[in-house]
Amino acid sequence: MNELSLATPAEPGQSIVSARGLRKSFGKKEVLHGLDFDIPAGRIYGLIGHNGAGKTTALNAMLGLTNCEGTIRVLGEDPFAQRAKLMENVAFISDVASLPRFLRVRELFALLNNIHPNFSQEKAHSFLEGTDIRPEMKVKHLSKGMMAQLHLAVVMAIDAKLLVLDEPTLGLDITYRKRFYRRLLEDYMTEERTLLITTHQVDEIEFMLSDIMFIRDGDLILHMQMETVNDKFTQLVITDPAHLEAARALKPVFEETRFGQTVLIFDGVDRAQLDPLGALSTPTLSDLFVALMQRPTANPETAR
Ligand SMILES: Nc1ncnc2c1ncn2[C@@H]1O[C@H](COP(=O)(O)OP(=O)(O)OP(=O)(O)O)[C@@H](O)[C@H]1O
Repeated sequence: MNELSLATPAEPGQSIVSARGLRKSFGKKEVLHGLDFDIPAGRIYGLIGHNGAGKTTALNAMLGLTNCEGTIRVLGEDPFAQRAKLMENVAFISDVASLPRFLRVRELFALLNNIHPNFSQEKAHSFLEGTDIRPEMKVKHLSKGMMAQLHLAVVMAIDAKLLVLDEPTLGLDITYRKRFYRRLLEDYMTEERTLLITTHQVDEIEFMLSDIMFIRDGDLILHMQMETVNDKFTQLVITDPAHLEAARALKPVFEETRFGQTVLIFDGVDRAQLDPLGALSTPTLSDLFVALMQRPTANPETAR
């Protein structure tokens, strides 16, 4: 595989999240191997990786839920030491987070209004408009999809600078998932806010991302603005086998046969060189993910 550049450097002082040499071990097993990155304000980041790659651990480090080696700063603060203070400006949804089930929706909003300085009860109620959730309903009587909508209404009612979403749509049907992300984009995102999302349904969030980070086995292997991804990577589909050797000579980072056609992905190769060889396109994030994330030893049949 070609060496992949780590892009998106931020101006000092502008980063919402900044990590240097971020390491985490559980017992003898190191699961984050020294990550360096900056996340500027006003961007929507997708944190993408296989199961067990270290995404949740990295998010937990940002949220001050786990102590790590190296340095991590969120809004200029050490999240582990300043967690309570930071949570005024950081909101998150995770697949394991739960809302108090015994409360009515109205009671939940009133409670949050009392305990969170940046929560707006009025906003939360307004975000329920257009849903089937009524303020008198008990949380425990909501369906999974309604629970996700309630969760979203709660976090969108928090005036936060950083919103972290760890698999926020797990278990939801496609309609709810699409509505969830559309709502987030239309009703929440502003230039001052930063969004960080992990999901395995990469294709569903691709349209809204400004930047991606790929984590593989505890290493950050790609950190790039989507615009750069589109400029840098090209997918070539070859239908005429006579062009295969010429294409391989340009050193693709990935090759696969699909329905009798050869699909290759190139990193930083001029499109003019590739154009005569077949049909060109920009790879989708999921194609790029498959191309860059495979571990050669785990996929000997595709290792080159
Ligand atoms: N509390 C813990 N104790 C021991 N090992 C842990 C703990 N939390 C995570 N790990 C290990 O750290 C590694 C990274 O886990 P993490 O949850 O960060 O991955 P992930 O990328 O979020 O995966 P997934 O997509 O499956 O949620 C895994 O090998 C996991 O088993």
